[in-house]
This record gives sequence, structure tokens and C-alpha cells, in this order.
Amino acid sequence: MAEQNGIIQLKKIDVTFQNEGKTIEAVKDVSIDVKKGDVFGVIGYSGAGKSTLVRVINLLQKPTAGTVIVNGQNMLELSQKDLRTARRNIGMIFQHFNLMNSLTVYGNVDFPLRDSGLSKAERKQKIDKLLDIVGLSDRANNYPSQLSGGQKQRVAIARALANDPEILISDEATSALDPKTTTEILDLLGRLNKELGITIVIITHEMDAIKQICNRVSVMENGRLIEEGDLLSIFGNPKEQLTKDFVNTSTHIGSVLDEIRDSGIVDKLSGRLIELNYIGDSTNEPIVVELYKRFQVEANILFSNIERLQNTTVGIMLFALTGDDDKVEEAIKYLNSLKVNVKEIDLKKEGK
Ligand SMILES: Nc1ncnc2c1ncn2[C@@H]1O[C@H](COP(=O)(O)OP(=O)(O)OP(=O)(O)O)[C@@H](O)[C@H]1O
Repeated sequence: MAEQNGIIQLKKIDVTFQNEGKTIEAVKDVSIDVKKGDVFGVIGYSGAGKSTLVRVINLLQKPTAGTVIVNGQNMLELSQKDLRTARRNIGMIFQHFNLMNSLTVYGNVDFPLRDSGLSKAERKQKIDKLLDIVGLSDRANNYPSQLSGGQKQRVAIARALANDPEILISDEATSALDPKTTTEILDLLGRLNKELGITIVIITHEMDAIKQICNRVSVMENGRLIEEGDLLSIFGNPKEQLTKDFVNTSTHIGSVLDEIRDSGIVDKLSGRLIELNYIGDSTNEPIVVELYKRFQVEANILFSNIERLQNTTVGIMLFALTGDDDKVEEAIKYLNSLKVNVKEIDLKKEGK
């Protein structure tokens, strides 16, 4: 059976800006296919083109080239009226919330319902329900200036949901929030995805945000999409250097390697330094025990990080292997034969 088409299909999208006589290629030949029910993450550094790309989905940004299909509709061929209707199906939240300061929380959520054709009583019922979903029922009469950043973002989420969209786009929505509030907002987005079935596209420069709720990830660099896959494969087996950097920052192995290198420990380390990544059931201890039992090779664990992503264990371990040279070589071959990713690290050569 043919795989069902995605709810969002961007095909060969280019976005080019002309700025003071210079051409900026913000997005270059990017195709993505977001399935209904996905929480699709787009990660990249500032300037990579993420915002420009997601703004193409609802045509806030018109592409220079390419096709935009949302819910089976070719967005670039719609009349203005049909485009307005199609846009109601795509909610959006932003880093700086974009609330109207002169309106109360209630007024902000009511704003997109002005043209909905609903009566005042129906609107009230809807707004009460939305404020309940985002946990702000007791703040309806407050103004944005009376709210914390996290609460403002909750109002923005309620407002984005007012027209019952099937798609929610989050453009760095947690970038201005502290880590605890970020986790709470991401939890809320995850709940909206699970309970209301909303498809979410989230753009961020933080792998931790991706890890918390996304099932699929794409990585952007210099306007291009350089890597894409499901969360576990991106996390457990990143291919491109930038993806590795994001993953390493999030597992902290990057800073551990820097510390080993910069502190001079590297000169005192004996043995060969191995980084091991695994997805699933392999755990640290059996591997260490096996290496000793089979090859009399000692594995001195320098760092280990295990986390649960989408109910699956994803682990990373860094150790120095010591023993007879031949035996260490055999031990490395043995590791390579397991369902784990093995990488030998030569910190002295790697130097930064
Ligand atoms: N309207 C515009 N006119 C000219 N250049 C633009 C415009 N919008 C974006 N750009 C440029 O396009 C490139 C991509 O910007 P974009 O905002 O999409 O990146 P980003 O990955 O979302 O970064 P950030 O997280 O900082 O917003 C940048 O070089 C930016 O300066």
C-alpha cells in the first residue's frame, strides 16, 4: 500500500531575499513531509533558515520556488479567501508571544474568533475550555503585563488553538523561557499532540527540546536540510557533523571530551579511548564484564549517559580500554560486532 501523503509537504523550496543589492539564499532546495500526528522538529543554529522555512507552510513567507501542499491543498494556487480559510487550520506560536498588551487574556484568545460566526456565549464557552486546557482559567481577566513568560506563552497557545487547527507551528516558542518553564510548555505541546491529535512543527536550536517531544527531526544548516530521520536514529546514529554536535551537547559528552582534552588528563590516560552509542537493551555493565571475561581487557568508564527517548533506552559511554595490545584490538572488534556504534577517539590528534 502506498504510504499516505503527509499533512504538510514542502517540495524543493527555495526562498531568496534581496537585501541592499545582495542575494540571500535563506532556504535552498528543502523538501519535508510531515505526517499527521507527527511532532516534527527542525533544529539548526541562528540564521540557518528555520523560521523562513516554517513560515512557508502557511505562506507568511512565499517561496521563490517549490510547492507547498497542506492537507492535500496546493497553497500557492488558492484564492485569497481560500488561503485565509486554510491558514485558520495552522496555528502559530512565537518566541516573543506576540500578545496584544491592551487586551486581557480572555480578549487575546477571543481575538481570532471575531470572524468565526460563533455567538458571544459560544465564544465564551470555547475560550473557557481553551484557558482550562492551558491551565489559565483563573487568569482570564489579567493583562499580559501581569503574567510570567510561561503564562504568556500559554495564552499564545490558547489563542493559536482558537480556530481548532490541525497543525501548530512553534517558532522558538521556548527560547525566551527558563529550563523548568520550557519543560512545562513542551509538556503542554506534547499533550495537545496526544490528546487533540494536533500535528506540531517545532523549530529550535536546542536538542533537549527536540528530545522531549519530537518523533521526527530535521537538521538545517546554511539554508539546506542536511539530515532527517526519526528521533531515535538521529539521536543514536547521527551522520552529519552538525547533528553530532547537537547530540553531543545534549548528552554532555561534548563537554566531557573538551574537559579531558583541556585539563591535560588526556596525557595521563592510558589505553585506547572508545565512545559507544547504543539504542535498546545493551547496558553498560554486561559490556564491561564481557570485555574482561573474554579478553582480560579492562574498561575504565570515564562517562556514561543513559536516557529514555520514546520509551527506548538510548545510551552513550566513554571508556579507556587497557590490556595487551592484541587483546584490546580483539575487544574492539568484538564491540564492533555488537549492535552498538563504536568510535575510537584520538583526543591528541583531534585537538581543537
Ligand atoms: N525578510 C528578510 N529579508 C532579508 N533577509 C532575510 C529576511 N528574513 C530572513 N532573512 C535572512 O535569511 C536567513 C535565514 O533566516 P531565518 O530567520 O530563517 O533563520 P533561523 O534559522 O530561523 O534563525 P533564527 O533562529 O535566528 O531566527 C538569515 O541570513 C536572515 O538574515
